[in-house]
Amino acid sequence: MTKHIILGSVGHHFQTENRVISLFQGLSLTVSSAETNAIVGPSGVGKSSLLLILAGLETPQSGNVVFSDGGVAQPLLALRQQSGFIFQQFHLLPELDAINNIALPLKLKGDKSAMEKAEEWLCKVGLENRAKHKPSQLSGGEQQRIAIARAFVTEPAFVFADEPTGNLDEKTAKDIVELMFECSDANQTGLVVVTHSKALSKMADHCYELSQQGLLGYKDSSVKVA
Ligand SMILES: Nc1ncnc2c1ncn2[C@@H]1O[C@H](COP(=O)(O)OP(=O)(O)OP(=O)(O)O)[C@@H](O)[C@H]1O
Repeated sequence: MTKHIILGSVGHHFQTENRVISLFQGLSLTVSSAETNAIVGPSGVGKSSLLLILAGLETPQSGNVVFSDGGVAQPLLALRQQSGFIFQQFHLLPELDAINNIALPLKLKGDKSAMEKAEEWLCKVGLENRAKHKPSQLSGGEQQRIAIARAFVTEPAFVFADEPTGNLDEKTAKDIVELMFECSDANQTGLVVVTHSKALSKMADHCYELSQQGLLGYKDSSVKVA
């Protein structure tokens, strides 16, 4: 069943000691677990904050966030339990080897087949011979492959990626992007990627540009400009 995250007229700002940082107002957006989405825009405009709001990890100051499963609203906790994450800095646990980094989210859910599933994913990302290697023994691209496997191993409804190629050279970045989109397609997982990469944004079903004027969807018309 297709799942949706629906942002309705969302506004967000940060209050620091001496100033208010306004990010967006009246932003509406729907993303589907059957599609891939890219969010682009200048540095500091609020893309990562928007990603956290979409993932139900940050509460906006105004508007509403709904997670819908087949048209029925679910608690945001359910969204968090069905989400995977990929970060620019990989964020693997340094003391765990590759296979245990992948298995971790399954073990935390009490999955008895965690190691078998992790092994399958290690193969899917092409690192079957690196199971016992710790992150420090892997290149940036290899670490990101492990992070992709860790994000998808739980078969989540959505994977959220924040600048997943920001720390990689051009060739490695291209391979990582292709792998991420292949995994999303093969597992029917919705993908939401924040990126500065034009090549990556072109691969997504929908691309949204966040600016101080609001959010502009430029591959479809489902987005309202704030
Ligand atoms: N917890 C916070 N407290 C105060 N200000 C914050 C907080 N998180 C983010 N900001 C500020 O909000 C603004 C938007 O940050 P955000 O990381 O969402 O932007 P971004 O578009 O993802 O930027 P970049 O492309 O550089 O990663 C920035 O000015 C940032 O300093």
